[in-house]
Formats: sequence, C-alpha cells, structure tokens
Amino acid sequence: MTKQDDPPGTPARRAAMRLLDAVLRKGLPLEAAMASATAELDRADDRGFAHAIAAEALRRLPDLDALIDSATPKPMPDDAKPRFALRIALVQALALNTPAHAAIATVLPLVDGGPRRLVHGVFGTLIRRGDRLPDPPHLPVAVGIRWARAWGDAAAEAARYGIAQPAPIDLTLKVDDAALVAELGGVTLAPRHVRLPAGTAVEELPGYGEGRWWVQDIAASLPARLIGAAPAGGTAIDLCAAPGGKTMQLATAGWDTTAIDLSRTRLGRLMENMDRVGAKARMIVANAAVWSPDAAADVVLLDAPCSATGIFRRHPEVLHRARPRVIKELAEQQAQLLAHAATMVRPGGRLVYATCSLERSEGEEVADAFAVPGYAIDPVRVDELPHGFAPDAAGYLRVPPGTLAEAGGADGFFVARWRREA
Ligand SMILES: C[S@@+](CC[C@H](N)C(=O)[O-])C[C@H]1O[C@@H](n2cnc3c(N)ncnc32)[C@H](O)[C@@H]1O
Repeated sequence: MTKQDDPPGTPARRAAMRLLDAVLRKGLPLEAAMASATAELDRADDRGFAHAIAAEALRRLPDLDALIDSATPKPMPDDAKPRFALRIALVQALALNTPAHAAIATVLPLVDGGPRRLVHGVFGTLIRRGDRLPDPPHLPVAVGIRWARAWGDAAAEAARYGIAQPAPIDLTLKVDDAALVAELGGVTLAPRHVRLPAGTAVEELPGYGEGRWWVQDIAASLPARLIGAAPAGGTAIDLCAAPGGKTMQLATAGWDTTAIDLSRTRLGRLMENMDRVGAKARMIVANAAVWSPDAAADVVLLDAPCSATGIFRRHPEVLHRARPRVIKELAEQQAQLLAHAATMVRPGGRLVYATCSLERSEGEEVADAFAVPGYAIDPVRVDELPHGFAPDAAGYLRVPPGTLAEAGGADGFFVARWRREA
C-alpha cells in the first residue's frame, strides 16, 4: 500500500516508526528526529501522538522485545521492519490504551506481504495470551548490569521506577522570592527552587513572561550552586554553556560571565534565555578544546558533552544511544576539555567539571585521572547541598538513580571541584 492510501491513523504510526528508526538505527536524539519524521503530519496532535508512541516504545523496548521474541518462531533481527511494526502496535495496545484492533489495523499498512502476516500473527498470539508489559519497565540489559555494578542493585531498581513515572518539573528562580514561591505552589527543595508536578504547562505559570525563573532539574542546578555567589568583580567562564541553565545561574549570582559553545544555534537559544530572564553574559561561538581567554578567570565551569544517561527519565532514548564505544569517546573528549579548561583558571581560582551522565567513566574516572599540576581537589561538603544529596568519600558529588525518590527523583549527575593552588 502506498502512503497516499494510508487509512486514517496510519500516518501517525508511520511517523512513530520513523522516529524509532532514527533513534535506534541512526543514533539520533528523539527531539532532533521529530521535524523530519513527522513532516507529513499536518496536525500538532498527530505529531504529539507519534512522539508519545515512540517515547513509550523506547521506555519499554526491552520488555516489548522480550514479548516479541517469546512469540516468534525464529529470532528476528533487532533492526527488522516487522520488529519495529510490532513494537509500535504492542506499545499502543499494552501501554497506551489503544484498543488492540485499532493498534494492529493502523500498523499493518507499514509492512507488506510475508512480514505483514508475521506481524499480524505475532500480535494476535500475544493479545490472545493476555500478556502484559511489566511495571516498572526493565532497563536494557547492558545498562542494568552497568548501573547495578556502579551504583548498587537498589539504585538500578530505582532507575526502573524512574522510567515508569513522569519526571516532575523543577524551576530555578532568578532571585529568592517567597511571594513567587507561594504563587507558583509546589514544593521547595533548595533555595531558589520550586518543584511542580509532571506535565505542568510552564508557559502559563506566573513569572514566565517576566523571566523570573527557568526550567532546570534540581540536580542540574548543583554545579553552579557549588560555585556560589560572586565576590565583587568575580569572573566566570562557562564552557559548553548552551542552552544556558547554568549560565543564567552564574550571571544572576553576580559573576561576570563568558559563555562558550560550539553550536551557534544552541548559543542563539542561550541568548534568548538570557534575554527572557534579563541576565547578561559575553557569548562566544568557539571550540572549548582550543579556545583561550584573554585573562584567566576566578571560576571555570566545564559542563561537558556526555552520553546524557542521567536524563533517561525525560529522554528514554539515551538508554539505547549510549553504547560503550560512544561513552568511551565522550569520556576521552571530556578529559581533553578538562585539561584545557585547567589552563583558564587563575591561581587561587576554582575549576568545576560536571556531566549529566550515570557512567563512572564520564565522571569519577575522568576526575580521578585529572593530573594537571597545581590543582587540589576542593571537596564538596554536605552542608553546601540541598537535603537528600551527599558527597562521596573522594569529595565528588554523585547523584545516582533513586536520589530524592520520595520527592519525585532527580536527574543523574556528577560534579567535581578543584582549587588551583599555583
Ligand atoms: C551538556 S550540554 C550543556 C548544558 C548547559 N551547560 C546548560 O546548563 O544549559 C553540552 C553543550 O556542549 C556544547 N559542546 C560540545 N562540544 C563542545 C566543544 N568542543 N566546545 C564548546 N562547546 C561544546 C554543545 O553544543 C552543548 O550545547
């Protein structure tokens, strides 16, 4: 059947299948794949539905695949089209409340001939058997093993609940403002912080237009919290700065801030964000691996590009994109960026390295291997942190899965801080 002959409902499923393909076979982030995968959909609700199907399939991929494998006579390759079609049909029927007949009728046009019969047969078998998807979902096997080894079985188990529950929305306030906190409602877990329920329409909240807050997970706010307020005339360099959550924190804490990012487009978003909150920084499009400032700074923050496995609750695709080779390459890049960042700090100043990764190789291992002469670790103290966070024995801050679980959780994060002594 051609695309023109698609029955109603099928174009959104076709777009969902393209999204899954873009993430799993091409390694793209889900959001980055949206424009091209949903280009044929005119309606915003269809685009939203395609996104919802793909995101839920990514959350539940290992469990969907286990079901499919339990009902196929011979193993189907990971990238086989019938497997993609079955993932799309099953996730709708078993997790998104689409009636089974509609879930399969809208997906069958995506495959032809023998594969279509296979998809129909496997789907029918699983629905007749009354199989269910487990709750909470399982992590991909390799991720589950890695995280259990790194953070313990309880943390790996907590990550499964992290996949299951939509993450709350955290706001960082421009200034401490009790009246605004009361107006926003929600819960405050740290100074200048408000937590609101998942799904809150942020544009409709008080203070959005006036730029009195920005969206930032509480864990992502910790690197700049560990830098603190600026002394008079204090200078900060924010390497890898866009879209600017931490730049806004630094600038509003009084730092004379220079923000660097490789991406002109992302730096444009940083500029818009800074304008909205009325904060100022120097912005430079540059490669932080080679750029050098005219003068050394009091503080250099390297919020390095990473696998982003710490944000798996909001972006489930990171669990599948973060293959060992990708993690290794990013860790090597972080070590290089960190060594170069160390050349930008004045004697007596501080260097902060952070990643939103849950991989030791993109945190503890890079920090342990940092060996630029003249630097000493500046251990994170528990009294600098919001309740529920704690430094480890090395003085690093690690935020593993399960942190703040009773309050709605936190993204996975790592922060290390050094002082330049000479
Ligand atoms: C983890 S994000 C930064 C998030 C940001 N610090 C914040 O709080 O909003 C990583 C950023 O690093 C940038 N980047 C990647 N490689 C870079 C490089 N070699 N030099 C400068 N920026 C780089 C990316 O464009 C991306 O915007």
